[in-house]
Amino acid sequence: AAVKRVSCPGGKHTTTNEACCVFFDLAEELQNNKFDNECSEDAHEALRLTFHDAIGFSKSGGPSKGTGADGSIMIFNDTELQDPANNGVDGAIDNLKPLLQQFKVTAGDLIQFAGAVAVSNCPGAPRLQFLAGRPNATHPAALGLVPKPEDNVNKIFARMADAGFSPTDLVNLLASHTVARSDTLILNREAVPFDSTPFTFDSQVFLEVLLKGNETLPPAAGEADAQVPNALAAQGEMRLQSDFAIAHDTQTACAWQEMINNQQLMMNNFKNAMAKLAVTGHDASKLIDCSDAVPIPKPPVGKATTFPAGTGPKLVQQSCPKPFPVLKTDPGAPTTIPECINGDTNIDDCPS
Ligand code: HEM
Ligand SMILES: [Ca+2]
Ligand SMILES: [Mn+2]
Repeated sequence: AAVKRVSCPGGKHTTTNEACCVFFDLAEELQNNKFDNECSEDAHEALRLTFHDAIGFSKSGGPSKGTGADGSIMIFNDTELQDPANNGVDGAIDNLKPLLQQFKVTAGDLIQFAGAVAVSNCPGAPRLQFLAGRPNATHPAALGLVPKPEDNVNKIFARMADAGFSPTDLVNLLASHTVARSDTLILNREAVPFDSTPFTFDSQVFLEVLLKGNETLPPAAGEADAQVPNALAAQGEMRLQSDFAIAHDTQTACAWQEMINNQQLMMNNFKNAMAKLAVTGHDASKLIDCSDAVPIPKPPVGKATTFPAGTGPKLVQQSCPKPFPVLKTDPGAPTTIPECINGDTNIDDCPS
């Protein structure tokens, strides 16, 4: 049977529930004025914020420790940003919080919706589900609930389990690190990428985290040594200690390896895991499906996963006992990882 549709004010959109109309307008504002319709720095940071809000939830500690994807990190930012694990999320909050004055949406809905719109700009990303209707948080999440890269991997798994996520769920969520760069961990540097294609939602990150290196980048003042030697450090890449540990743990090594050169699997896994993350602390059956307000993502670039120039199969540190995928190596000398979407290698020259 056909679902009854309603027309939104202005007549540009029809949708299944009038409560969804505001999200079409919000998507337009986010795309035009926050993300520039691109897999931009602000888009990356909006995607990260979905996790840092949602993970403020504890089955063992109860609701007083946090109510999940509830906007608490935006409403009570003065408190939650005291957690060093939230270093760097201030940018996304400053960027997005003014939208609460402009659109009748809750902070929890804004954060999860912005993340879905943001990642749609990254070629190869799945179209994420978006359900609307999260009530506003009434109190901040407890400090200490957000995993840090220097945490022991078992501590990370335990924290994720306490929020409802399996080790495999975590691997699936970490597909996000394919469009990720650190602004806080490395001395005097911003936008240090976790893979060679930080503007593309591809599986390079799952390969590159496995490549043995002997160079690390110096940690920023006051930061723990949160990275391990990286084969592409000379090109400016880093790998988080946590990503490295998760890539090699017996519980997760095969889920990690399986993602390599498997765009469709990565998209499906990420979509399902994000659907779960986005409703942390909520009864999804009480929310309204407004997924049709999420833009259709840019298609994958269609390039197979490859060993970046200067690397190759000999550098693979393999922990999954299954055969490693056979991949080509990019020809030529090692190349610099672009700092801008247009391919420019100097962040100061990025068009904005
Ligand atoms: C064990 C769990 C995780 C740890 C320890 C971790 C740690 C980090 C760290 C340290 C950064 C760099 C921040 C900076 O210096 O600017 C980062 C970036 C990022 N993380 Fe995670 N992360 C985890 C899980 C996740 C999950 C589940 C998501 C899913 C949404 C996510 C999405 C991102 C994104 C998109 C960025 C890039 C932000 C940017 O480029 O500005 N992370 N993560
Ligand atoms: Ca990538
Ligand atoms: Mn950043």
